[in-house]
Amino acid sequence: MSKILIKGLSKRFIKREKYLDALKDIHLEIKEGEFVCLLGPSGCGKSTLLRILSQLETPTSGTIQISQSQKNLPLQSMVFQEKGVIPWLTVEDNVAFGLKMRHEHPKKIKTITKEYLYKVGLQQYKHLYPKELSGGMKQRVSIARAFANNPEILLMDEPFAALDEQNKFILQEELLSIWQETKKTVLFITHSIDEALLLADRIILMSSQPGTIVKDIPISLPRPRTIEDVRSSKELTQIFIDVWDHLQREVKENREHLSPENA
Ligand SMILES: Nc1ncnc2c1ncn2[C@@H]1O[C@H](COP(=O)(O)OP(=O)(O)OP(=O)(O)O)[C@@H](O)[C@H]1O
Repeated sequence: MSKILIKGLSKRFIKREKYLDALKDIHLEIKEGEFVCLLGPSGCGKSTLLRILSQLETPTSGTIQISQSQKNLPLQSMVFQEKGVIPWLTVEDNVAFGLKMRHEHPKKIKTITKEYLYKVGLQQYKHLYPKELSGGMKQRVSIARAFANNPEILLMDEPFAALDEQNKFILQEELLSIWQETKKTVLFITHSIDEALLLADRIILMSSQPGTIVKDIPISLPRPRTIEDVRSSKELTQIFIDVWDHLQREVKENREHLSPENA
């Protein structure tokens, strides 16, 4: 069953009195419970696509459909690279935020908040404020809040990009473990091929501007996966090389296109 259905989606911005085609004719179907990573060169429209799905932006043409399983659930929750936590709320109140906004019963809010604080290992820090937390802890709060909100789909825009390698691995594993328990549909933007290989059921590879989908790559490595599994798989090594080649080519072509002779 398709959870997200995108048909013929294009987005045109007007930038300094010129048209900028950010996305062109995107067709994408994502099934219930799938973990899909969007990978593409900088500026290819990945964030724009997520912003359209989260209704922060409207498409110029085409349609999107997110199938609603329960009437009272939010359609989506977003997790950003940074600034995803509310600075004047404690860790606990940040996690509970979406549930409170929906006026859920206080007992239910308490139970769910406790459950997700536990899942991300922040129970003993629940009374702290974001300024007292490390970058990794802040991202844990964002992830806990997004899942606690129980949205139909989760949209993640490079949530681990600002973290050091070690923290990144730990959070990737935590995210996978929560996702495997909840089986939420996730659309996740990353610049890291390794991250996409570790997390995704499918990698959607995009071209440079205007962003189009050039490849839909299934990742069949069994779960649970570790970064060691990713590194030692011949099949994934080949996918890594193919994706890397594509990204290098796109960046090079884009640079030539933007060179002074072509300006
Ligand atoms: N509100 C806007 N007005 C005008 N142009 C915009 C707007 N939002 C995005 N753009 C342009 O659309 C293009 C796609 O931007 P977007 O942020 O979606 O790319 P991206 O693939 O997420 O980039 P990155 O990987 O660098 O984060 C860029 O050229 C950007 O400058």
